[in-house]
Amino acid sequence: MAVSGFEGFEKRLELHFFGDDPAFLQMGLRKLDFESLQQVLQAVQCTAVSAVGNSYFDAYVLSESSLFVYPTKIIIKTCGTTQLLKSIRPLIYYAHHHLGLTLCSCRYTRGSFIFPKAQPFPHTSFKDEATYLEETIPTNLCYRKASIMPSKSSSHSWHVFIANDESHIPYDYDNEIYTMEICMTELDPILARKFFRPPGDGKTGDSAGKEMTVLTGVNEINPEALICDFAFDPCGYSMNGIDGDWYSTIHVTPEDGYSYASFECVGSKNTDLVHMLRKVVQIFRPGTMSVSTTFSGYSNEIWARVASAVEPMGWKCRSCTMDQFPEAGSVVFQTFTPRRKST
Ligand SMILES: C[S@+](CC[C@H](N)C(=O)[O-])C[C@H]1O[C@@H](n2cnc3c(N)ncnc32)[C@H](O)[C@@H]1O
Repeated sequence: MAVSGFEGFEKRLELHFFGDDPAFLQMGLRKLDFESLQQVLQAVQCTAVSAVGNSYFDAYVLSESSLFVYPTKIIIKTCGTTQLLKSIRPLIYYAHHHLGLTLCSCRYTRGSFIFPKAQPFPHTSFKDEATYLEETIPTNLCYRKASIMPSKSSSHSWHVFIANDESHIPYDYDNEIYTMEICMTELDPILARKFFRPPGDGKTGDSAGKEMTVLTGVNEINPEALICDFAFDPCGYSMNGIDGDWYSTIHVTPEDGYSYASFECVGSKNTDLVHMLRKVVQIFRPGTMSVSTTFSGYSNEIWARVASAVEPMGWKCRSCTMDQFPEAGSVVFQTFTPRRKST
């Protein structure tokens, strides 16, 4: 393990807003001007490098991960030493003063940092993060819970903070929509090499990214998705896939010693979870993988679907934890390693 390197594990923030003016709600947060978004990203300490949109939402690749802007929902995911939680105050301010929108839900999640001592405040510990969140979000978000979901390995746990108001449940109970966040470490070194650029390739980040998407098979995960991709120099890769109102996103830190990749998507009971999970596992062949699923309702069937997708490929589920959050549904946290590897 390197003494210090790039922190691949992302912090993820999802904020939901509501408003009364239907004219504003149609485009909602998508009407925020780019200058305001840049101010938010400046507070976090990252920049936008690429963007794509459709009639449902806008997706940005950031220097450190991704940003998705829907009319009443914003998702920011950032890695490295970014200060993600510092985006909350400016976002609440711009949404309220420019668009008349009010925050009604906040969800913050992350894995366990590889280099926790390199993180700046408020990411210095989960206790600091939870305190910062408690002090930053408005009081109408009265249902609050912070939880650290453990695994068998002390180096992998899932940190969750969810807060909601009383009257705007942000999840679609009828359609059983879930968000799946997969974190992979110890990538197969041969596969990780594909996320390095040849020195002096003379390509732009966009064109090198396009090539990586095809070369690695990322484009086969969801062939329907419109992909916005970017290859960093000398290495590293990010992509956002957009398919109707659903996104998927991949970020890769391929450096030996602290290699990391993440895959995140939204799905429903009709999603081909088996194809998707198997493809992801084939592209990275990680030494350890965690799968965190957030869903409405309290059915715990999703963990069984995840396990049955990857177990036939030689993976063993080493731990499975479930937690429930008031007015917000449940989170399942599973960890897997190849069957041949002991914990
Ligand atoms: C931004 S990407 C993907 C981020 C993603 N969250 C992850 O860690 O997997 C990170 C990778 O790009 C590399 N990289 C190269 N130039 C970079 C830059 N200007 N900003 C951020 N990462 C850069 C890092 O060394 C790392 O391998």
